This record gives sequence, structure tokens and C-alpha cells, in this order.
Amino acid sequence: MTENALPYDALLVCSFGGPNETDDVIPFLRNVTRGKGIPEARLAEVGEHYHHFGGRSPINEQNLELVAALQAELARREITLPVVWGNRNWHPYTVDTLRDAHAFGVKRVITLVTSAYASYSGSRQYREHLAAATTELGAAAPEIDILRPFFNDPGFVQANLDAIREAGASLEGGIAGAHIVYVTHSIPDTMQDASAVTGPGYREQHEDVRAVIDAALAQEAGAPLPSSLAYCSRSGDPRTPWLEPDVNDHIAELAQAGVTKIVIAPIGFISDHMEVAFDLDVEALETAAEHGIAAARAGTVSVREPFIRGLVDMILERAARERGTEVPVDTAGSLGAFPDVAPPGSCRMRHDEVTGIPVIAGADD
Ligand SMILES: CC1=C(CCC(=O)O)c2cc3nc(cc4[nH]c(cc5[nH]c(cc1n2)c(C)c5CCC(=O)O)c(CCC(=O)O)c4C)C(CCC(=O)O)=C3C
Ligand SMILES: [Fe+2]
Repeated sequence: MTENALPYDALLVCSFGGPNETDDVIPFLRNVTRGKGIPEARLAEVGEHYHHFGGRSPINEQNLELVAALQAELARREITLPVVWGNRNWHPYTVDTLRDAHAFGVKRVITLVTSAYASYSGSRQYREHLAAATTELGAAAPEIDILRPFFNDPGFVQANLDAIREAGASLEGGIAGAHIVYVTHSIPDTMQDASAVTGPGYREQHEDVRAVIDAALAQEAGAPLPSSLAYCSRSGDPRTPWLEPDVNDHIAELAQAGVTKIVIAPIGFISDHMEVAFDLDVEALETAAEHGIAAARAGTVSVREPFIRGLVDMILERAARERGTEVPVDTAGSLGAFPDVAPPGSCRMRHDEVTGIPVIAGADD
């Protein structure tokens, strides 16, 4: 059977966006933090992270590489599906991309949101964003669907496992004796609770990925490796509880407990954007060095072959379901596939919050 992506006539890669040069940094940060109550001091601090890299986030180039890799995989499989790219917080903005796509005749879009795990920040906020873009465009908007969260896609998990194995091999004596520190973006406890209302929560999604990778590593090593899940990049009011432990505190605790080598595995991120490039490669690696721990940072899934192949498989499966064909869905771990359409009330900012902000590809509140 030849593969095809109908009823979709374009793939939208929808991402966060980031500054390209010094003058972009403050306007970008204002876009990101509008209405979020993030203290000025935190903004200045995060601005410094960007200035440390010449005012430029690596995220835009990484998204262009992702687009190119998806195009290449689609072409290899002889599937006609143009790939376009739009962001929430910086150029090219999603609304502009969608307007152009529609002008070129695109009627129905499948969207890949570049966050693997479901939470307000990684999913509902994108659904709100896409609904707002659709409203703004009116009759000039294509119909938009969104791919389900892909954290437990076997390709994503495999690509993370490969990267961790490679990082482990780069340590003196190899991965044997290393502690695996899985890392993801921290979120407020209230956002965590809200993520768990209609299905497994943000933390539980990561714990499931960790369990699968731990099991694979244990099988290869002949014995389990110790591991843990830690968090980076917390912001907001310091009095507000966010998911812990912070990766730096955790590394210090591991040193106290006698750990001498670690692999830092950023399973929460798909590319080496600022959270990885600064919060892990500058801060966390420095913390490890200060405590005499040998550390290797595993790569993100980036454009690794199993990841890209898995994404294209997911897109074709979704397209088939939209055509009315039941197709088998393969997932890693114990949680199963998330629904194509997010259930009512899923992934709010807080579990007690009903904002009435419209969303697409999810039932409205
Ligand atoms: C879960 C999650 C992901 C998903 C993981 C993923 O998709 O990879 C993610 C991605 C990203 N977050 C990013 C940047 C920022 N996030 C901020 C703020 C926040 N993030 C949060 C959570 C997440 N964020 C939260 C709960 C806040 C607090 C305010 C709010 O509720 O929104 C702020 C404001 C300053 C600060 O507070 O740090 C910035 C600048 C970039 C771009 C990086 C680059 O430029 O390379 C990316 C990909
Ligand atoms: Fe963020």
C-alpha cells in the first residue's frame, strides 16, 4: 500500500520561537511573559542567558533542521505533504505562516507541536494559540488538527535511549557505575496537578519514559543503573512551588551520596535550545564539575532517524484515522496513546481554572 497523508495538505511545525539577535531579546521576552506575572529580575536574568550567546537562541536553526529532516523523510517515502513552520513567540509567527499557506491553497493542516509532553505550557497553550490565529484569519484560515503528544512514541524513546548510551560511552569506564539524571522543564505544582486531571500528568509521562529507558539500559548492562528525574529552568515567584528537585541541587545531593559520574539526559526537550544550552550545558555541568562529578550531557532527539521516522509514522496514522481507517498504534511504556482530540478540561494552567479561552483540537471548557 502506498502511504498518503490525505486529508492533510500541509504539515505545520508549531514551536516556541526565540530571538535571532540582540535587539530581539527584550521584545521576545515580553511576548513570552505577557500576563504571566514573571518578576522583572527573572526577565533580566533570562535576558542574560540569551546575551551570553550573542542575543541569539539556537532554537530557530534547530526548527529549520527539523523541518528539513521531516521533508527528507516524507520525500524518501514518496509522500506529498509540504512542511511549513510557525512560532508562538517570534518570527515567523504562526498566523503569518497559516495565512501564506491558505493563500497557496492549503485547506487542512496537521500540526506538530514541538513539545513532547502534555501540560498547559506544552499543549493547551499551543491549542489556545492556534485558536487565536484561526480567529484572526477568519475565512483565510485552514482547518487545523494537532498531533497527539509524542513522548511515548517508540521512535522518540529510542532516539533518547541511543543518545544516553552514546553519552555514557564517552565517560571514562563507560556507562557502568553512572547515575542517569533525566531532566525536564520544571512547571508550577498547580500546572502539574492540572495536567493530571484527564490523564497521566506531566511528571508521570516523564516517569514512564524513564522506566522504559532504565529497563533497556539495565538489560544491556546486565544490572540496573541508578537514575532519577530532576527539573531545570524554574521561574515565576520563588514562593510558588514548582516541580523539584532542581537539577543543580540534585547533582549536589548525588555528590554528597558518593556518586562520581552521571549522564544528564534532557528527555524533556527535543533540541538543544536555550534551556539545554544554558541551564544544562553551562549551569548543570558547572555544578557537576564543582562537586567533582564526571558528567556527560546526552544529546536531545534533534533529527535522529528513529525520532523523525516515528513522527512521520504518527502523522500517517492520524491521517488514516481521519479517513476512517483504523490503524494499529504503537507506544512505548505503560500509558498508551493520548487521544487525538484533547478531552474537555485537559491541561489547564490550574486545575480549578476555567478561563473560557478558546482552544482548537480539544473540547472547549
Ligand atoms: C513545559 C515547558 C516547555 C516545554 C518543553 C519544550 O517545548 O521544549 C517550555 C519550552 C520553552 N520555553 C522557552 C523559553 C521560555 N520559557 C519561559 C517561561 C516558562 N516556561 C515554562 C514551561 C515550559 N517551557 C513555564 C511554566 C514558564 C513560566 C511562565 C509561563 O507559564 O509561560 C520563559 C520566560 C522567562 C522564564 O521565566 O524563564 C522563556 C524565555 C523556550 C525557548 C528556548 C529558546 O529560546 O531557545 C522553550 C522551547
Ligand atoms: Fe519555557
